[in-house]
Amino acid sequence: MNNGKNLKAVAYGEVLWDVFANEKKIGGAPLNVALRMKTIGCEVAMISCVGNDENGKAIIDQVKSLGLETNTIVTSDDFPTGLVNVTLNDRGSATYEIAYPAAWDKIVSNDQAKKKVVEADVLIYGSLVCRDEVSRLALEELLNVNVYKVFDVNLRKPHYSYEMLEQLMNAANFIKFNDEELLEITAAMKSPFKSLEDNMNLIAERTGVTAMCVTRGKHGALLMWEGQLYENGGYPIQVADTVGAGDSFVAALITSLLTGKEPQYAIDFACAMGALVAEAPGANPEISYSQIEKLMSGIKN
Ligand SMILES: OC[C@H]1O[C@](O)(CO)[C@@H](O)[C@@H]1O
Repeated sequence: MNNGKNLKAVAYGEVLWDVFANEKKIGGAPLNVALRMKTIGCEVAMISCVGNDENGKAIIDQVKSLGLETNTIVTSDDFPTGLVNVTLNDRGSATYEIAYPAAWDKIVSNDQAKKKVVEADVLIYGSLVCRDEVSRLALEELLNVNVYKVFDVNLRKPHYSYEMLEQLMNAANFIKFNDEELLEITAAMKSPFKSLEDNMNLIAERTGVTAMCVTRGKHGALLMWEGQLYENGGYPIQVADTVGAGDSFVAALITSLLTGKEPQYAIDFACAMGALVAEAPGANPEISYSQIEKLMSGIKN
């Protein structure tokens, strides 16, 4: 797949092991976004921190072998590599128990990381990494760089506050929510509105960010882009688990939009990517371009 046309991306935040009932898989929302952008043809660097332990070495090895730049993933002697217990319900919907403190809570920005962001076309960050002041302050510094910024909301209870979310939204050029996240955040803003569209407009008014998308599970997604609203109604699939589906969705969407694809194509492509990830176990299954095309054109396997 080469939709990315060498778009240069940097993802900032958690890298960790998702521990499922019978296996563990690499994860962390920003890492999942980064890995998917890489498979779509972008040049991607990850800024994070792992522990000086077997789990940390295994993450670096795997991430490197998948083609990401790992020079900006530093190693901590004081904190362990991140671990998350993932529990799936009978519909494949995940709950996360996220160990604290982890090495990725203690990311310190350095010159190398800053240089990467300065040279990048896009910086992707989420909210979970801001649960600890150390990683939050390092992100704040990087958000001062003049680069296109994508905030992938990713609410993971109890690791966020509305005050923090507001700051992260205000700093962004583009925001990605799922429907529950949008309604939770706008309820906290005392929104009088019920529909996703009205609440997207409210976010735009309050934050000044006019580019955003909202995923709706099996009902696809909405995209607000350059003053217009685009919609995809979802693709019929059997969910294995929803872990990382939103992360791959945002990777596909942002790559398409920033390389000049039509917004309708971008949201269709992203919904197909998200659906295919939900259909396979874990956050980072291999997805081919022909699988996406088939789904987009309604051809059954
Ligand atoms: O980042 C927090 C959690 O969210 C996920 O990225 C899924 O979106 C998991 O891989 C990770 O454990």
